Amino acid sequence: MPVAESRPAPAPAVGIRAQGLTKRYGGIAAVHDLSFTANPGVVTGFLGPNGAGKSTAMRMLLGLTRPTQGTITIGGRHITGFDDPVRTVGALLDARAVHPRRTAADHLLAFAQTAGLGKKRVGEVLDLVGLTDAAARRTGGFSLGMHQRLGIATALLGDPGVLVLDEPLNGLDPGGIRWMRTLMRDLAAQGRTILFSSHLMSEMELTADDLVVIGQGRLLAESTLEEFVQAQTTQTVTVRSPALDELASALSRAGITFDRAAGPSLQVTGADAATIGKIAATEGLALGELAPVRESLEDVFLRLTHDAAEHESRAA
Ligand SMILES: Nc1ncnc2c1ncn2[C@@H]1O[C@H](COP(=O)(O)OP(=O)(O)OP(=O)(O)O)[C@@H](O)[C@H]1O
Repeated sequence: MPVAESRPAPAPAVGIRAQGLTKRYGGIAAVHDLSFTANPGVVTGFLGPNGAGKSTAMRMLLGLTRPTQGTITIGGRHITGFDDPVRTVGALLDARAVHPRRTAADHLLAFAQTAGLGKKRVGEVLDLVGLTDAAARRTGGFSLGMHQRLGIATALLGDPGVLVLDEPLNGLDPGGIRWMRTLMRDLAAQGRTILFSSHLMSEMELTADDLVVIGQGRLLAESTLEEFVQAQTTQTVTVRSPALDELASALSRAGITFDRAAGPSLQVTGADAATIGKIAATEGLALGELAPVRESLEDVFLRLTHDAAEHESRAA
């Protein structure tokens, strides 16, 4: 029988929406008045420093923690409003939270039976995550990377339309990271909603389409990754020229700001590459390099969260 025939029908594409979401533990707000959306068909990266409130928000989405205020819904409905939550949302929260004496196959089978899914699906998801050869092994001997793969297999059992993955790249080797990135992108391309958190900025940059950035439980930014980096970055262009003094004078005459600290180049912040090129051409000056500098997501993220923390401590 073809693989597709034994699968449950995929859930319709639905997004995640948080509105005024707040969770207080005693006097501390782990999440404070947080609103964001994660849309179907794209990978949404959930970014924030340690203790920002990402896991708490994900747990509220999954109905494991009750919000103090506000809502977090899937297609407009709370998780408890679905007859078949396993086919609605799949989650990876703590990959090591499996019984160490159970085999991978038995772990999945127990989960599948509780959810009313057939045995065949267990073989399919083991195959999908590359654990077929380890199916009969006890999970107590698994590496963190294998636990992550098993966690993903569990999340995919019900073929859900929404996947919520907390640090899915933890413990994966470079090959595993690439595999996970491709899997998340493929699942999104099928119209699913993917919300994942990661501390690995370079990976976030390669994997996410959209970003939700939080700090101290509050929303700091929500946009596409491209817009986030562009909006938070001061445009800088590196310029080299055999006639650097003349070029510096020409830029100064045009009222363009630059920094000459870094040796034989200028770091121009007052104009884009096209404008600088035009000035050099008009002056008849040769250019050795004319390169816009793009900040990495890591640079932008660290500055934004640092600024937010400074602001908080000043306000306190
Ligand atoms: N059950 C709880 N009781 C008390 N405080 C909690 C509880 N769960 C979380 N917190 C606090 O809420 C804040 C947010 O924690 P959370 O785990 O959601 O952050 P996070 O962004 O997922 O961090 P990390 O990246 O380190 O996992 C932290 O200050 C944490 O100590």
